[in-house]
Amino acid sequence: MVGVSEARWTVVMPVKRLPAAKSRLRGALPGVPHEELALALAADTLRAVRACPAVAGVLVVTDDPRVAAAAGAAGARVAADPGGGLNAAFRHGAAVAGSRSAVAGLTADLPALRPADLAAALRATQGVRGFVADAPGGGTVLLAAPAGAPLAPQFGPGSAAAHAASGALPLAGEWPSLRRDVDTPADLADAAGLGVGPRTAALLARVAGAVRYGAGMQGTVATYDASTRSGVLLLDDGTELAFPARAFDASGLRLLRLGQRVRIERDADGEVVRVTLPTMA
Ligand SMILES: Nc1nc2c(ncn2[C@@H]2O[C@H](COP(=O)(O)OP(=O)(O)OP(=O)(O)O)[C@@H](O)[C@H]2O)c(=O)[nH]1
Ligand SMILES: C=C(OP(=O)(O)O)C(=O)O
Repeated sequence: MVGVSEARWTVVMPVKRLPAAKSRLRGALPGVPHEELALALAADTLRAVRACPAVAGVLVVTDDPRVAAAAGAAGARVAADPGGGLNAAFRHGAAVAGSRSAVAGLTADLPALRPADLAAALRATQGVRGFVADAPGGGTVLLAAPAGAPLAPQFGPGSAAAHAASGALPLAGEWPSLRRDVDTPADLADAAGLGVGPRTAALLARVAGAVRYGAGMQGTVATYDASTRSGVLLLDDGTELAFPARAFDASGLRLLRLGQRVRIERDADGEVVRVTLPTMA
């Protein structure tokens, strides 16, 4: 049980402008706009931080209007990005938080983060400046400084070694959900295995749905009513699937014959949006 006195950390979370953010992830989720993915990663990170009992407040440092709106809606304060890169953003956030606050700088790409892992890592600082390396070990996901001590962030390539060299204590817990930052598609798959927050999960489900129900699916026409332009398809796995008039209208066909082989396009909700001949583009 965490006492009220433990809820004393201000978490500073910088988020890059979405069009430029998470560039190594561009195209990771086919059909999902990149900015949606970058926003979902930050929103799920923020959600877990807000749910952490050790956290008194969150300060998101960003120039992105969508991130700022989402952060405000989630109960975080927002500070404008001062420019000058990630460490400048962390320093600015720490300055806004003020020297009377214990400040934890956290990257915003931790969609699998569990509040308990963050709470345990913050507890492990034991009043000294400390950091948590990312899963590969070379980077940093969390840098925490007690009230009155400068955060002195040195994020960037090789930041774990830089933080250790600066005198910060390497915090040695497992905390897999905290260490799992998402920079690449492989990291995203790894995070999915740990279990991601709802925004990222929804995007993963959208892609899974598109793959499952994608343009490759075929079946035959079981019933077709020319007066309503709707009917039922028999899928190759034996299941039946109704299609509405608009799915037929989208095909450009004049009629369907019973037993005719068709290609089926469905949306992520499984709704048939288009029925075409297998030979049609
Ligand atoms: N406010 C702010 N946040 C930043 C800046 N640079 C990086 N960040 C954030 O810092 C965190 C860690 O940065 P990276 O993992 O390098 O993320 P990134 O720069 O968005 O991703 P890549 O383009 O793939 O390098 C992410 O949450 C970024 O949104 C910056 O200049 N300003
Ligand atoms: C900025 C950093 O993140 P990444 O290595 O994920 O880009 C860092 O680890 O210091």
